[in-house]
Amino acid sequence: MSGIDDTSLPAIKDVVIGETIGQGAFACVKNAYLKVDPSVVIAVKFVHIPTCKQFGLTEKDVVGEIILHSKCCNHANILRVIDCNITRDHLWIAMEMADGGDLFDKIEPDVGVDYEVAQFYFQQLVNAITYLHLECHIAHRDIKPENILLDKNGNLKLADFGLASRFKRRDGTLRLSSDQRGSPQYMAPEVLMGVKYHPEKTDVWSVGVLVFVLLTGEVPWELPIRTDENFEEFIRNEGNITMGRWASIEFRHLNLLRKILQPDPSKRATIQDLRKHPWFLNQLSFANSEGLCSNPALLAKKLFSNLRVSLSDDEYMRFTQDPLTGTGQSIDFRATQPADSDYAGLQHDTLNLDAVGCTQKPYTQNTTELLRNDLTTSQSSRWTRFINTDIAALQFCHKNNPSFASQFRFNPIRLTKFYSVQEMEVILPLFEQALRFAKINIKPDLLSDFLNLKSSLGYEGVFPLVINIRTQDARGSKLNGVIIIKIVRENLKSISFERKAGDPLDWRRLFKKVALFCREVILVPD
Ligand SMILES: Nc1ncnc2c1ncn2[C@@H]1O[C@H](COP(=O)(O)OP(=O)(O)OP(=O)(O)O)[C@@H](O)[C@H]1O
Repeated sequence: MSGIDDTSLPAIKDVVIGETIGQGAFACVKNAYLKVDPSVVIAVKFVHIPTCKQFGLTEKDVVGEIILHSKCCNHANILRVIDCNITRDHLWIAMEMADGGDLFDKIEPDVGVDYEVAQFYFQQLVNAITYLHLECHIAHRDIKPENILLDKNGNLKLADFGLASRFKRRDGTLRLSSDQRGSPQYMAPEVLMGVKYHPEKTDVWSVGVLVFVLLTGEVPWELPIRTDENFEEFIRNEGNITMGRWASIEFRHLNLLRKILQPDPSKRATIQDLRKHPWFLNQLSFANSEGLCSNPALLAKKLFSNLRVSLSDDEYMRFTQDPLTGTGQSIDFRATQPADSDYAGLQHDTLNLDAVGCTQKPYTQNTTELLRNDLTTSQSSRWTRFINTDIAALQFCHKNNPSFASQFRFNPIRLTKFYSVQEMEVILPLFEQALRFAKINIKPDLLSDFLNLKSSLGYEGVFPLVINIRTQDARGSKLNGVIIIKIVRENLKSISFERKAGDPLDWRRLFKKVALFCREVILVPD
């Protein structure tokens, strides 16, 4: 969110606003609690209306989304809206807190999640959509991992009703849609055909794409049109495809995807059909009869077990040596040369001192205690023990790490993060090389910018530091975010990659590549 600082946010009666837990293009999200009962923690989203207007959205659009959302959130798998109000510059929305963070953050690119986890989220999503379609007569129209949050037990919470629409009138007649809004990779083919379509049927299609993403860690195609070669191949083979992106999907799972990813909406499975499919009916060991998680530790273990960042020599060689040219000058991250608009610049985070990622500490109750009491051990081993409690750090070495298993629980911690005890003079030039290698322009020089800031603000005063990233992914779509560097304690720094816009899988791919390039400065748990 641009152009505002925390001091301009409206006060909310009886609510104490806390730290930033997330940021979108038009809004920031803060945690908060009730004055009368501090144990009641909620999330408050502050939508900045002037920014929305700059992007062509009217106040009516913004308010309409919340009205619709609040009318259909009486379901365990839909994020609950508690209250909302509008001030001159902001719309604030108090919501239930999704303590488990974002689903997209937990999908390993090109690997996906454990198939039982995929099945669990499929079942919960089908339950949420059944309620939306059959009881509320509302189609969501933007189902994708970025719009799915998790609660503290790992249950799915469908969010973001910005494109939702009522598809049934009071008299029972159906209302068709004709606009082409949505996320191209998750859109049904009929949306792009310029014809009127049934929005509830497009939700079912998006569920199919989402299941594919959960199972494989990549999207099946960029656009569901015949000029997209992956989509064309899928259509040519009438869905009987076992090559390329489809190769890792087991036969029994393909059956479900074929029923859903049926280009002809009249032949596509309906939500009622999905409820009869074995994928929906199969009772999972970590779910109760209502489909809610009954064993969060087991679900978290399954979900986190696929997340890993390899810093091995093999991976490093694969990354730095282009097999085609042997020049070591190319990576597969993006297909195009940097555009003038792409850049990575460094700045002191003056507006947003508690920005997300900066405040995210390892998720443990007793780390401070641990540090205070442990003065006998060397500083570096204290730091390694400290980060041993953070699942984000453990993804670098979890195979042989016994404490990894004990950290399996849902929390909102960003998983695109690492720690370092190196000096900034060592970290920044490496970052610069890594970002250049990923074909992202650096403007201006990161280290000299840091040194200038340091001479005016002093070393301590420089942090949190933010490196803005504005680039494109392999398909030429925008990919924006920030790298936030913060001193956690003494010389221990957390370096967190926060996506603001673009494909979350590509954001994690970028994170992994920068991490690999900077592997010598990353502090890895014991
Ligand atoms: N109720 C909530 N509980 C916990 N975290 C939340 C909640 N709502 C949002 N967040 C966090 O805030 C981030 C930004 O939320 P927001 O709804 O503004 O994002 P977005 O949908 O990515 O933005 P955009 O509107 O630009 O698409 C989310 O990715 C999530 O991490």
